[in-house]
Amino acid sequence: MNQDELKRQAAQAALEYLPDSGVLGIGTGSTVNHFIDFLADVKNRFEGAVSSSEASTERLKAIGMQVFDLNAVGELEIYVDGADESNHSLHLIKGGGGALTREKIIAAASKKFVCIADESKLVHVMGKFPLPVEVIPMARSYVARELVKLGGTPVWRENFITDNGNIILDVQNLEIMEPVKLETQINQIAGVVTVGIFGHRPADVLILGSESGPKTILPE
Ligand SMILES: O=C[C@H](O)[C@H](O)[C@H](O)COP(=O)(O)O
Repeated sequence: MNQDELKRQAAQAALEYLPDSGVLGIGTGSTVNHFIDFLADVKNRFEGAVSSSEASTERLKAIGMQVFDLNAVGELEIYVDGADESNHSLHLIKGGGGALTREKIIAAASKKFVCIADESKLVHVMGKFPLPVEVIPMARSYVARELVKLGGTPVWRENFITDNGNIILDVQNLEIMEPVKLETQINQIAGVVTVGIFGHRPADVLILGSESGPKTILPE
């Protein structure tokens, strides 16, 4: 199976975590796109969804789901989203598609975060995938210098603007031994909107597509 087929397998396996009704939190990316395709068959059970990106909103509307503003709904029962890397504590790196800020907000506002990915995303130490950091445009150079002090090599994701009108620095060469601590440190840099480490709010369940079928991983 290729990587996309494994993503699709994980997306399908996540259907069993869905509640009977209510509003769903929906993330962003190629794995979530498969999940939205599967949602089309069961969408009538739900009032609608809250979406973490303009791209997912468009797809949800295309299958006929209503998309709500997060401010209009209470705490969400479930949030389903992909990841760029996960460690065994289900701390994640997210933001490869640039949607990290809205993703972090919806994950925080949800009771259960079900993460879906292909099995290559599970690692012992995160950091091989460059860490996305969303930054206010005028702070780009300052934040980059601060990230160098933390041991990383920030690279400006050129020609990319987030849904919130900001830029992304992708930080290479990090070996993230203490994800929660690094998340706090990067959050404290003036001009940082969001760092793509999901350490304070990890996933609750990780479903991995694999050659032998979907694997469910719970935090160690
Ligand atoms: O900003 C994008 C998100 O964090 C995605 O969930 C992440 O990049 C994984 O994407 P994909 O499902 O395409 O591998």
